[in-house]
Amino acid sequence: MATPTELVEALEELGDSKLKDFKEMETKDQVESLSSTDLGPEDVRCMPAAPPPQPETSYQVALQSELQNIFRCAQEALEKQNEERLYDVTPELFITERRTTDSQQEVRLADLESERAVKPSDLFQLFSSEGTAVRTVLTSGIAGIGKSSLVKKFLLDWAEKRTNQDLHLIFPFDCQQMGLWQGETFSLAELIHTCIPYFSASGIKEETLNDIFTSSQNSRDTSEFRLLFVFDGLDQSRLQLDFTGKTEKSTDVTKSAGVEVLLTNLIRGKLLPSARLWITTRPAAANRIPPQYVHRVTEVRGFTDPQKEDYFRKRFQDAEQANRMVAHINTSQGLHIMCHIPVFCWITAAVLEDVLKTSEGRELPNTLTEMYIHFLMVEINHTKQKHVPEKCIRYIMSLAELAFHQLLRGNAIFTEEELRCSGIHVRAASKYAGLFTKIFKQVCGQRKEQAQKNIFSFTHQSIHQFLAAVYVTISLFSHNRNVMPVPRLTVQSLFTCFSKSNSSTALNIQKNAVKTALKSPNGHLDLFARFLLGLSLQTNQTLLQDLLTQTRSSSHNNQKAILYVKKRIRKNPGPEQCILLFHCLNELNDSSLVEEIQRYLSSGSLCKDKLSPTQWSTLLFILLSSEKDLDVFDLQKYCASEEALLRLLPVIRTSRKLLLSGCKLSWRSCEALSSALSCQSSSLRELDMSNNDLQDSGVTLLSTGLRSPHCVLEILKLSGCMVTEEGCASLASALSTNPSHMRELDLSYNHPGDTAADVLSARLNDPNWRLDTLRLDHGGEQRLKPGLKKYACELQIDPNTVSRALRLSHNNMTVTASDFQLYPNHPDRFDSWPQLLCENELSGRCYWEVEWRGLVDICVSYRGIKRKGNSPRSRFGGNDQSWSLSCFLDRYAVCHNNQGKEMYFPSSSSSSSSFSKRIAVYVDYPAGIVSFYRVSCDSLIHLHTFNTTFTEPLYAGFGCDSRLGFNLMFNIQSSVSLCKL
Ligand SMILES: Nc1ncnc2c1ncn2[C@@H]1O[C@H](COP(=O)(O)OP(=O)(O)OP(=O)(O)O)[C@@H](O)[C@H]1O
Repeated sequence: MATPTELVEALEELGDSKLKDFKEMETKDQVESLSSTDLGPEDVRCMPAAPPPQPETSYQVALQSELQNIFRCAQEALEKQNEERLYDVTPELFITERRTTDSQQEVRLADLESERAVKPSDLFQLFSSEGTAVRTVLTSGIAGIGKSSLVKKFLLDWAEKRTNQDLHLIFPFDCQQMGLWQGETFSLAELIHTCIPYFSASGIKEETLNDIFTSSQNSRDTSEFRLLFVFDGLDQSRLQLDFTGKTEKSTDVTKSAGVEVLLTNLIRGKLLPSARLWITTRPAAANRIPPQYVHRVTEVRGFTDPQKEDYFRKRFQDAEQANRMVAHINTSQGLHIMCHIPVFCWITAAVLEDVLKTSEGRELPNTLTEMYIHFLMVEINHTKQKHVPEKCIRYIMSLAELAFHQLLRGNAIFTEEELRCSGIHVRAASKYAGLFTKIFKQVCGQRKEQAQKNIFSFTHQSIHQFLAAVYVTISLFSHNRNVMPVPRLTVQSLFTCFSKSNSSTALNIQKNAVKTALKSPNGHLDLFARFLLGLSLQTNQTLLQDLLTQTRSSSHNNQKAILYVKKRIRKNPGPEQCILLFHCLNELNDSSLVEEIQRYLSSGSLCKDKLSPTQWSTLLFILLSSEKDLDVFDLQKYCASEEALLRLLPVIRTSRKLLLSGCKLSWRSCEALSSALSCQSSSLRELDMSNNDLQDSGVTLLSTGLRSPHCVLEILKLSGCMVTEEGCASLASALSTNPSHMRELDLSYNHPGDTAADVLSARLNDPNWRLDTLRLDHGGEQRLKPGLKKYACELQIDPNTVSRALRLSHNNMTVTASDFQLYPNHPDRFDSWPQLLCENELSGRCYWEVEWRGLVDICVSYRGIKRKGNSPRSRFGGNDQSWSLSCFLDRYAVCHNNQGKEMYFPSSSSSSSSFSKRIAVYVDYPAGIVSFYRVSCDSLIHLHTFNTTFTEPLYAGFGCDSRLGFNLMFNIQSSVSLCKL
């Protein structure tokens, strides 16, 4: 069975003989007569009214017939070998529209909403939201996700007249090949003939192309010549694209220029402004094109679950074998997730075919490294059956060495000469078709005046990088040789060079590989680093037994590698780098991977670096493939936002308990959760959405899911969600349709009204309902205020507690640091620390805001806090009875039991004029929560949350620094004022 790559290779190889035949075809006369009309650009300009040399469809017909012919021959050849073409499974393509708005949060949600699947054929058909035509489409996608295959499918559909027939000519460039011509000059037509040989084969000469281009450039009618230039794999070319405008700006399309200049001018619209452009790239190189030249961004997301299945069913015609494959993949979450990437489907198919043949009970590979080792061993075993085993191993080693040296040079394609230097002979190479395939035969490297070169490449870059990592591992462990270049001459590197210990060298090699991959601008060493770390595991080395004569890995060393990767994550690099590091941890089988991802997401890094949809989906992929039990999913541990919830939905779908309290969720989340609740495989038993302003609209949406017979939810918490009678009615109605699961419903801190409360309460005694706990307490109209203000409480200062160094004013609403005050003695009074407590016992949920100046403490405390003496233990936060926030300028510090944490918000993020001097405090006594926020323009910026268990009644308290030195130095009298809400 051939992969699409093999199909295309066969197609390309077959191409040459067929091209000759095709020249005899009828179309040729037509085309030749077209191209003989030699009109130079000047001529065209002089004859504005003259029609184009020939109807453009003739060129289209010629090119399409040529392509059809090539594809047909290739297909016939594959059918003879009982192969089937796989392009029928097309990876999903999502489209995202660019939007600009001031609010970052809005951008994220807008991004989510505008994402929709789009057929490849519709890429240019659709118009952007602004109503402007789409000229340049940028399609990004991770390695092996199917970008090139998509391009080929697009071309095939066009050639076979299925789609996009409005396009007259398509010029598909492979950026990797284009890179071969770096530094040379071409006219655009010449470049097309050099890089896309079937153009000349279809009889469309360079002169003809020049005429078409000149005509297209001069014509105002953009529909006259609809041309599409495809640049596939921008990340894989080393072409230096300079968009600063300093490069040559020539608009004469027939003039020669460097490849880079031609490409840049095409993208900038200086050449052929009406031509369409489709650029594909891995995400890391997407920013090589400035956004102003990109009109639509699309992303290849890989196979959906049904497409995965489809892939295996097409790959294995024997239905029973295909069923067993699919069943096996579904038993391993890691494998199942991995297979959304087509190239891994291909590898998995090869591995599983073998695994299932030999023994049912063998453990399935879970990580990428394991999968590639299995793949390599399958290939070696196959070839060993036909050839001398030693030769086969030697051959693999030569390939691995070649892979390594070429990777170091950044080369993904190489010449026959380079193969020979590595001891590989082309004829021998064809025996190992799975590992090494000739793909560029007589395709590129052929410029008119030059001799033809054969160019080679590994079937996929992932195999190239895997073999390179295998070479490094074997050199070190079997031959005691460090082949990695020493990055910089340091004492450490010298030590490494002369070190007798393999393990310390191995660790340094791994560190260097990770460091170099992190620095690589287009991510071309990412997989290499991942494989190298994966190959350091003893279990993986054992699998490689045929190649690796000794395994010397130590778990101690692996732990060091894990620590190193974690250290790099803690440095908070950009999201792309962080994702690579997570992948590395996964390859090292580190069990704390999920916690690391949570730490990263909750650390606020997201505010700094917004994750792109691709990065989100990669993170999701890592989370799911970690095989960690995600039964309880607490969104607060990741990132308390609606975007995070929506992006992580696939993880959530596998959970039994969802904790989503206080995550700023809206009806959007309710809609998504409703569909999760009603899906057949729903396993969700507990859902806590408290403290989100869902309102009746959100609850009504959620009710749709609750109504579903598939919904098995047992506990639903909607406390403090602004629900009124209407929302409660829809809940009651939904539950009456599906009453046998829900046993606990929390609607406290809402405003259900008497009728709805009565209806629901009556269900507690209904034998058809399972409901046994219903909370409707703390209701009222004030609970319909958005955010935490629904819990607002009015605090009164307790005058008996006020220190003599504090003065009360404004009806006891303000406290200011002052000179000695003549308050009477009282056992409750703080005698040394300038502090006070309020009278109100904080029960349930409470919220208040204060204005502050100077240096103040804002706290909650038990009444038993010591009032006398100047020991630090009596100060708020200095003991285990109080939890405090100290504020001074743009610095904050939280403290409990004398353990503190400082926070700093530099003035740049809050300019001094708009700098918030307001603090909000939220207490949920039963839940043991105290949260402090900065209030800025009516929104809350979270500072810190204490999570504890309160054992005594709690009271609010304040302290103001009254030291003379402080007042003199800053000329401010510290004060705290209670705000009316
Ligand atoms: N639609 C498809 N049907 C079947 N197999 C596919 C399909 N798309 C991709 N593949 C498999 O995945 C491999 C990699 O696909 P492709 O080269 O298109 O990925 P890519 O996104 O261009 O990767 P890279 O960025 O690494 O170049 C193919 O060689 C093929 O084996």
